This record gives sequence, C-alpha cells and structure tokens, in this order.
Amino acid sequence: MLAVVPRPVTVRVPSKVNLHLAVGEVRKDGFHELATIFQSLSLTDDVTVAIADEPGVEVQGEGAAAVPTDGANLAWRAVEELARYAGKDADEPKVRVLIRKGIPVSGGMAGGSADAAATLVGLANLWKLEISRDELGTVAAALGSDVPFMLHGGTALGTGRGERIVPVLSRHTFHWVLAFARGGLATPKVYGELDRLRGAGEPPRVGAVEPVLEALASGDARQLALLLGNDLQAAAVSLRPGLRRTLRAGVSAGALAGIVSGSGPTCAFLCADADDAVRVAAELSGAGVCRTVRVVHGPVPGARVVNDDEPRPLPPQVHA
Ligand SMILES: C[C@](O)(CO)[C@H](O)COP(=O)(O)OP(=O)(O)OC[C@H]1O[C@@H](n2ccc(N)nc2=O)[C@H](O)[C@@H]1O
Ligand SMILES: Nc1ncnc2c1ncn2[C@@H]1O[C@H](COP(=O)(O)OP(=O)(O)OP(=O)(O)O)[C@@H](O)[C@H]1O
Repeated sequence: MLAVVPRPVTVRVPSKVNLHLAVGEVRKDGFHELATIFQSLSLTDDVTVAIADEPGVEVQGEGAAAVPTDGANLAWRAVEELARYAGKDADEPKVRVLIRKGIPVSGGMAGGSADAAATLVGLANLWKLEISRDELGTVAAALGSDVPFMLHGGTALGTGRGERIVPVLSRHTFHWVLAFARGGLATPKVYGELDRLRGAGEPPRVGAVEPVLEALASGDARQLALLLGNDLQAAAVSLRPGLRRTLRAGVSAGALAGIVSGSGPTCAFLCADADDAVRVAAELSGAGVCRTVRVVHGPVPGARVVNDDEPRPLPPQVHA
C-alpha cells in the first residue's frame, strides 16, 4: 500500500508590540518578572512545514541573512520540542521548514518567537496531533517568553516572565506606523542595560496597568496614546541614542504617540486612524531617521493555518 504524504501546511503569524511593559525584579532563574499588554500586528511571517527526506530550515525575506538555519533557529527548536512531546524521533524529525520573513530580525517584535509558534501550529496540523491550545501553550513557553502570545494573538495581558497569557477586551482596530532601524538589538543585552541603569539611578517606570485596560476597552486611541509605556525604552535608547530622534520625528509627523517596541530598536507610532497612519508614514520616511517605514494595524489573530494560495498582505512599505 502506498503511504500518503500529507500536503505542506502554511501558517501566518503576526508580530507584536507591547502597549505596556512593566519590568519587575530579576528572578533567581535570571528572568525579570513582567506585567505586559501585548497587541498583535498585521506585519507577518509565513511559515510552511512539510514532510521531507532532507530535514532543515530555509529562510527568505526581511533580514533573512541574519537568521540561523541550523539548530539555533527557534522554528527548528520548535520542531524538536514538539517531536519530543508527541513521541516522534526528536533527533531526526523528517520535516522541512520554510520561513518567509516580514518581521524584522532582532527588532523587538518577536519575529523568532512568531516563527516558533507558527511551526507548532503547522506541525500539529501536519502530524494530525490531538493536542489542545493549552498543551501547545506549554510547549511554546518552553521555547521562549514571547512564544505563547504569538500562538494567541489579539490583545492580551502577559505575566510571569511574559508567558502567562490572558485575553484583554479590546473593541477597536488601532493603526500604527513602524519605523525599522538599521541593525537589531539583542534582547538579553537590553534587559542587562536596564539592570545597569537601575543600579546607577532611577530610570522611568510605567504606571499602573488598569488605565491601559480601560482605554483598550473603550477603544479610544487618543486615551491609549497617553498611556503607552515601556520600561525597556530607556535601556534601548541608552544603547541606541539615535532612537530619541526617531521617536520625536514620528510625533512631529502627526502620530498620537511613539514607543520603542519591546526590546527595540523598532519604534511603533500609534495614529488616530488609517489615513493618518499613511500620512505619518510618508512624512517619517522622508525624515532620515530609520531604514524603512510600514503601516500596520492591530489586533489580528495569532498563528493560523492559511491556504497557500491566500495572498499575503504585505503592509505598505516606504523606504527612508
Ligand atoms: C522584550 C520582550 O519581547 C517583551 O515582550 C520579551 O520580554 C522577550 O521575550 P523573548 O525574546 O521570548 O525572551 P526569552 O527568549 O524568553 O529570553 C531571552 C532573554 O531575555 C531576558 N528576559 C526575557 C524575558 C524576561 N521576562 N526577562 C528577561 O530578563 C533574559 O536575559 C533571557 O535570557
Ligand atoms: N526564526 C527566527 N527568526 C528570526 N531570528 C531568529 C530565528 N531563530 C533564531 N533567531 C535568532 O534570534 C535572535 C533574535 O531574533 P528575533 O527576531 O526573535 O528578535 P526580537 O524580535 O528582538 O525578539 P523579542 O521581541 O522576542 O525580544 C537573532 O539573533 C536571530 O539570529
């Protein structure tokens, strides 16, 4: 009897911005205790998983040259982790992963975590695993703090080291402009810089999370803009002082507010509506303060299977 080889599965996965990122103390395991509100954005990666005789990872698109294709790729670690969980051969899973990147590498938008989450969803489908979203979430948390949210998508509160996720009521689509930087920032280095700054003085800390939740529930972009906050911003700016100019330029261009996304160096600008976002992007792209500008919106769904012929919505791109 001929074995039927399952068709490749493609998963689309969003990026994220932290609307609120409160960084607490360092724990014994080296991670910081967090209270954060994630929002998924329409800037996506596509990940295709297929059964193959030659296992491995291939990466195309935005920043592909900087992404490892060996066992260090977070998507490959997801293959190994899920194979182990499902009792498959974790030393030699016969799987090929193709990553088409739209999310900037080391940009503070959880690109690697997104690919890991997408791989888990793709493989669960390819291998026809009887596995719940909660179980996938447990495997995701073992891969990285941001991975569970990338499965989830939408708008959510993350606690613990960021891996414990509960959905947040958000009534509105928010419009953002993203400013990609030249080069990335390594997440551990940014947390380390925050520890250093806190050892030497008192860098700003974000306020309470409740008003942010209220602004999200009411869908008021202007109110939300006043409340955006990221404890890692001072550290990212300390490592990349040029980000100060980028943040100022976005607001001068008409954004309601600007923030460093996660550990940076991407800056995210909240705009009043979709038309404003296009106007801000055009002006920001001429200001010479970043590499590329994109217009996106959020929240959007987390990692989900798509038809291979479903066109990939590439956010408008403006080269600075
Ligand atoms: C900056 C954020 O993107 C905000 O959502 C995340 O906190 C980073 O999440 P991530 O990239 O999935 O991070 P992980 O792969 O879990 O950890 C990478 C490194 O970041 C630092 N890290 C991360 C999360 C956390 N709560 N505390 C930390 O100190 C640690 O040095 C850790 O070794
Ligand atoms: N699939 C992947 N895509 C991108 N980077 C990857 C991937 N796998 C491993 N990496 C490596 O992980 C590092 C961080 O990549 P990533 O793009 O996830 O950063 P980030 O978006 O700043 O992360 P976060 O926002 O979660 O802190 C880079 O050094 C990159 O080489």
